Amino acid sequence: MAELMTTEQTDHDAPNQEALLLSEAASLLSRSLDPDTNIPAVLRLLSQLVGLNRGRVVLPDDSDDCCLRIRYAYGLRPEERARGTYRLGEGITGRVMQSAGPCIVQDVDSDADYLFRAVDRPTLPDETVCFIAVPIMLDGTAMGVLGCHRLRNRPRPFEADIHLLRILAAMIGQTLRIQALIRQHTAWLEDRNQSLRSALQRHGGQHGVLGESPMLREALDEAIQIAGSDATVMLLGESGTGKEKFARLIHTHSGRHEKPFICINCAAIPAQLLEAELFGHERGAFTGAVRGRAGKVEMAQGGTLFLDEIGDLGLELQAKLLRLLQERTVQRVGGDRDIPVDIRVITATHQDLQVAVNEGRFRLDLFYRLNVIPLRLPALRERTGDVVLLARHFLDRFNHQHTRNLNIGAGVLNRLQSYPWPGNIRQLENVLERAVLTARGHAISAEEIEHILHEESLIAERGKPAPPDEALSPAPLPGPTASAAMAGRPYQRVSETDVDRVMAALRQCRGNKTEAARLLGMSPRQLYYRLDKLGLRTPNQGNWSD
Ligand SMILES: Nc1ncnc2c1ncn2[C@@H]1O[C@H](COP(=O)(O)OP(=O)(O)OP(=O)(O)O)[C@@H](O)[C@H]1O
Repeated sequence: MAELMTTEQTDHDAPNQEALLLSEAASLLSRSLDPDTNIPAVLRLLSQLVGLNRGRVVLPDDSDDCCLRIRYAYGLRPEERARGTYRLGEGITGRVMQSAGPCIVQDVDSDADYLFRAVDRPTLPDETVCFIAVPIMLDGTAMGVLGCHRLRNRPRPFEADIHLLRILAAMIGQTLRIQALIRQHTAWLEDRNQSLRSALQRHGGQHGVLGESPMLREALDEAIQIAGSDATVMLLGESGTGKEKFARLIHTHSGRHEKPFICINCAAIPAQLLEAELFGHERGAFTGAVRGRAGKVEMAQGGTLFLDEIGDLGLELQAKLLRLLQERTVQRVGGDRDIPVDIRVITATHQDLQVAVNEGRFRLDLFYRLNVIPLRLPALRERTGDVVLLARHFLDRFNHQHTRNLNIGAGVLNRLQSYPWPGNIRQLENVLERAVLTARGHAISAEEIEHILHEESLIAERGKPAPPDEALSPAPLPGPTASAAMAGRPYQRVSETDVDRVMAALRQCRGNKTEAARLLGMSPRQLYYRLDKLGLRTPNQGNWSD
């Protein structure tokens, strides 16, 4: 900072000092937004550069607008600051605040309105002392007062002081305004944070499982209750009802929560690869096995193994899984070592495994072992009220993710509630994401939702098997019918030789993986997994739309 002039110096270069004061004050106020630091620093400059001493900024009390208090000061002792309180209209400060006009007291000793409230007379110099006060204006009204003392015998005209103080008051006013806006906004954010946090807690969001419907709450309570035991759980429910989410919830509420949660989708991996994926392999077990590798079972050591779509596990692997559950050991493919494992198993299926058992596709002994605690998750259409809650949640998420700020237009929530949601929460999630990405106005309109839902039903239609008289037309891709999906059997296993079909589906859906997955009778997660396993998801294909 430039060299400071003391009050003893002559005032012949006063304009320079004023210019210096204003530029230093502007730089101080723009450097920091903290008024506790920068306003006293400006008041210090005021004293040191132009001899306007004991500057103070007086503002209304936080709890009482009619009571003014010295909030920032320079050259006042703490007890003097504490004494500086004024009612509106009281003394010079109170009058300036009330009238919103400046005031000059030529001699504090002879003006009856000057109260000596903050500073006692003996503290001031023996010479004639003046007091000058200007309002701090905001939007045409006084929001505070800037006041200071000066010696009357200084050669500077009072108008020059008033002019200078008015400029500084405006600058201080802006700082206080910004500070108030920040405080207001921070309080608003804290408030919103708090209400979101408690809404999340109310809606079970602390587990990431949203929903208030009685059926969901029941399933949630049951899941938390059984989480503590080590019992094997079988999650039953249509695709997209949140089975994996529940499996994670059970894991995080169990004593194993600090250990791994390993998830494998038995339908997404070709049978030939699944064994090694699950149980690992030894070096040289098959072509390409250049080194030994632990399978998912070993990776879950100490934690939880989640076997999704367990109904799609072939009979051979069922036998191996049964052995794992009975003996708590695993043998890698191509090995003969028994590796002890300590895992909890959770399975999930959308199939009726009883039927699979009756048809000889699933071992009864394994079924009993896995079905120790069955937990059924409700379909979205059974969860009254949850569609709205989830739709708002997904809207928030995708607005944030895609940097948009869309609302929900009239009629949209009603339409979403009346839709049957064969693909459950995952489908609702996809529909909301598409709506956020494609909406043209400030709100997602009912027409836009209708259009997306119409496309959804076309996808289900396209997936229907061709009727006999269309046998010669191009074969449709395997996939769910709307009613089949509704009945909870939307996915089919895809064999290793289906690379062409996967590619054809992706082409047909113009790279939209969500649509392609549905066409193929899989969940998007299964398709991703499968593309990875088949080496079809390369980085330059990563921009296929979802
Ligand atoms: N209660 C919920 N609250 C919020 N999001 C949820 C809830 N349940 C599921 N989801 C979301 O829905 C999608 C599908 O959930 P999840 O994968 O757990 O279902 P799933 O039943 O395992 O499906 P699939 O049978 O196809 O494997 C996920 O994106 C998940 O985050």
